[in-house]
Amino acid sequence: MGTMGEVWTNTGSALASLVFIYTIFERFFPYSLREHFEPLAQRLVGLIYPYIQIKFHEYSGERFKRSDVYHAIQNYLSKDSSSRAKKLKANTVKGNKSIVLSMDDHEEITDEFEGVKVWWQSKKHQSESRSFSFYPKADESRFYMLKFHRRDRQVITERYLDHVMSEGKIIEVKRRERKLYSNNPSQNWSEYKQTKWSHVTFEHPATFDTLAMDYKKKEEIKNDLIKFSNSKDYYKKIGKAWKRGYLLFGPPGTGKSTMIAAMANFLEYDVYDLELTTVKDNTELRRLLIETSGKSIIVIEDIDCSLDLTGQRKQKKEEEEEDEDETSPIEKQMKKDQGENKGSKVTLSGLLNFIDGLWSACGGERIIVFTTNFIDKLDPALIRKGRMDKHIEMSYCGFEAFKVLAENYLDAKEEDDNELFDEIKRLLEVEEIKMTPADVGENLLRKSEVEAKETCLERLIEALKEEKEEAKRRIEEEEKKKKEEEETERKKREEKKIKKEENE
Ligand SMILES: Nc1ncnc2c1ncn2[C@@H]1O[C@H](COP(=O)(O)OP(=O)(O)OP(=O)(O)O)[C@@H](O)[C@H]1O
Ligand SMILES: [Mg+2]
Repeated sequence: MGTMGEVWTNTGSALASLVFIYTIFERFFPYSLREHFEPLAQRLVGLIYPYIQIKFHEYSGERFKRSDVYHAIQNYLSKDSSSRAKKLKANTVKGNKSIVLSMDDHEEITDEFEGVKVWWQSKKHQSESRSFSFYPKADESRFYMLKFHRRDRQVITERYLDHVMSEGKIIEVKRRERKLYSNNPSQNWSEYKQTKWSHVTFEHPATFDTLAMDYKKKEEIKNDLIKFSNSKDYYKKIGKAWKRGYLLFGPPGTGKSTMIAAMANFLEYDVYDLELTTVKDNTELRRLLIETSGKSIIVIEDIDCSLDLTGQRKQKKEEEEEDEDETSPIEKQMKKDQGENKGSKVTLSGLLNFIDGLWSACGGERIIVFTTNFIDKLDPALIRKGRMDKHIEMSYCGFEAFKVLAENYLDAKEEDDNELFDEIKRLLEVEEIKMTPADVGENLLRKSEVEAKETCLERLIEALKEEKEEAKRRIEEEEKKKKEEEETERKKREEKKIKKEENE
């Protein structure tokens, strides 16, 4: 005990002498000499204290903008600090779907990178100024302090900080609330605010697991998406803008829109639903594109109905066919839609420019998706490979797709309901009955909570059989109609011939 007491006494007197020397130094050393002495002193401290410190302030610059670097560090550290730091702080950051836990002021955690140990501290700096400020944060500024050994300087400055930034950004993207945007008509655009797109939170629950389609095809699309989202460097290397075009085509109710939602959920991208009919001209289209952010899917649904994109060529064709009767209700509807779109002057070349012009490269990775019910109606220039990189056909429900729906809707598996499944397989594969996944889903949906799954499956079998009868009837009717048309055509031709002969 005696020795301990001695140590304390010695330390105390050493400290007292240090303070005394410092006071003398302050008082009697001339200012000009002190200026020379201080760097020397710092170098001396550097010799004894081998650590380097870097500060990252929360607010930097003149405009009191929250620093992106600070934000990224906060996200990066929140991953570890929630499990290691003893005092935590809960923040709700705007646009985030969940609470972010970060370490509280004056907490310290350690991190390791390539075998190098670093210390992170969250600190608060209280300014002594008493002046009034509009910005409460100006007086109380927070910062992160990174401490590391000076022998690790190269690792930290060359690699670790980049690693923290990129990891932090990835965590932020994962945490953020995703959005579904739709474009506003241009008369509502304001010069000062960003009003070209309005948004709601994107909450579509569809995923690739719930999407009914061929397993192989599904995996292929998933792999394609993963490859795309990881290929930043590759796209840079080959000198292409980082974007990919998908064309989804197939009859209504086969899951085109559902597929887009599944893609967005899979990649955690935002969705921009572009309504072309409200876009006045090509310039507006470009301005809309510029305001989309990276990590997004830009969707143009029913591209064949949106605009008369085939332009001149189509008009000529129509003139040729002018005197032909248009009996198909779809064509009539399309004409009507196009008639309504006279106000929009977006042209095919404008849209092509939108997809792969110079502007399309700004702002990070993007996926462009077109959907259509009639692929033959689109201009080949619009859908050629390279522009629309991948064409995906969404077709009628096959047995594979049915199994996914049965499991999702009823928790029914092939092993449990062997006979019913066999019958459905026969109807879909042997009899080749065509039914959309939307209709299959509708039949499988439990009508009451207590309805047994067998009842639902039997209902589907009935519906499939009915569909078969219906299809047969449709074919017969079509044939009858065709014959009638041929007959009237023949009669017309004969009448013309007779008239001609009479005239002669
Ligand atoms: N392949 C599928 N997997 C799972 N559900 C599907 C599938 N296809 C359709 N559905 C269901 O049917 C409904 C309609 O599908 P969806 O809107 O995706 O069809 P669509 O192909 O976009 O049709 P449209 O051409 O009319 O826009 C959805 O609510 C979805 O639940
Ligand atoms: Mg759709």
